[in-house]
Amino acid sequence: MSIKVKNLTYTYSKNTPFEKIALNNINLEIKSGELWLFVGHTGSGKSTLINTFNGLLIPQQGEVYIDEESTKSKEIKIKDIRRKVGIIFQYPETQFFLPTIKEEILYAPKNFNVNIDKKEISFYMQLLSLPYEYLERSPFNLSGGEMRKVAIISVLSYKPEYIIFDEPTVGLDYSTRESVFNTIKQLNKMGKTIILSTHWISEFLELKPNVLMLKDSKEAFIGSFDEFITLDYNILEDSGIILDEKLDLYRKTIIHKKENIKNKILNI
Ligand SMILES: Nc1ncnc2c1ncn2[C@@H]1O[C@H](COP(=O)(O)OP(=O)(O)OP(=O)(O)O)[C@@H](O)[C@H]1O
Repeated sequence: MSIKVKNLTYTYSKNTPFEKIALNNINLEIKSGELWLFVGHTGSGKSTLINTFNGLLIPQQGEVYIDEESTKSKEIKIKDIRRKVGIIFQYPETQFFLPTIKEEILYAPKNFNVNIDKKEISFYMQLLSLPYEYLERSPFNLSGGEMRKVAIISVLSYKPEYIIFDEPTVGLDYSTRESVFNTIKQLNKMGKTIILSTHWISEFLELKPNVLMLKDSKEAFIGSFDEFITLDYNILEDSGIILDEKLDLYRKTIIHKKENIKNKILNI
């Protein structure tokens, strides 16, 4: 089970004066159970790539395979891809349209024919620290952070195999951000495949995620977290990540360890 990207190129407004290559020959494989961080400056192509994973965008060149089936295949139903690949878009709360939180949460499972029981809803609400009593409330009368949490639950509720978070913490305060990141970590520990586009990567170093860095629509780096974090400072700056104290200390420790090993080898 995997998402495979082969020689993917995506161009907006192709053959018009506004033509823009947003992805240029991307290759990638995301295996079941993995955690991936997508980093890169604004406009580098992260959202475009994410939107090809559930058939929202179909590549003009190259392929995206979801569990070995190309999103271009005539046999594949877009609804089946959407069921498998759940995306939490930026500002997902703008898509609310039902009168109660309960109805918002149950809408997608009904649409995709997925069963969800009270216990599971309660589990997700607890995970995101939302009181169960909120279910009967209107989603429009919540704080911005609470709305974001409801929007996240309304994707988790249909149990997609792959869960993609496209900058899920934009505009949130520190404590809501922590709550969202803890939920993401918990879901990955439970075996869920997670792809997360974010600038806040220090939160995830314990989980040893994989990192894809995009720059000017191209892959600038693909590899392990430790390889990524030991790249030169100017490359890290180019990736748009927030290099906080914790992350910088971790970086220095890894570099120090690598140098020690090199010295030991030289002394043999
Ligand atoms: N609908 C569109 N039509 C034309 N160009 C677009 C469209 N959407 C995105 N682009 C352009 O494609 C490039 C990649 O955009 P994309 O949104 O994928 O980047 P991003 O890395 O996700 O940025 P951000 O972090 O700001 O969301 C940018 O130059 C952007 O202006």
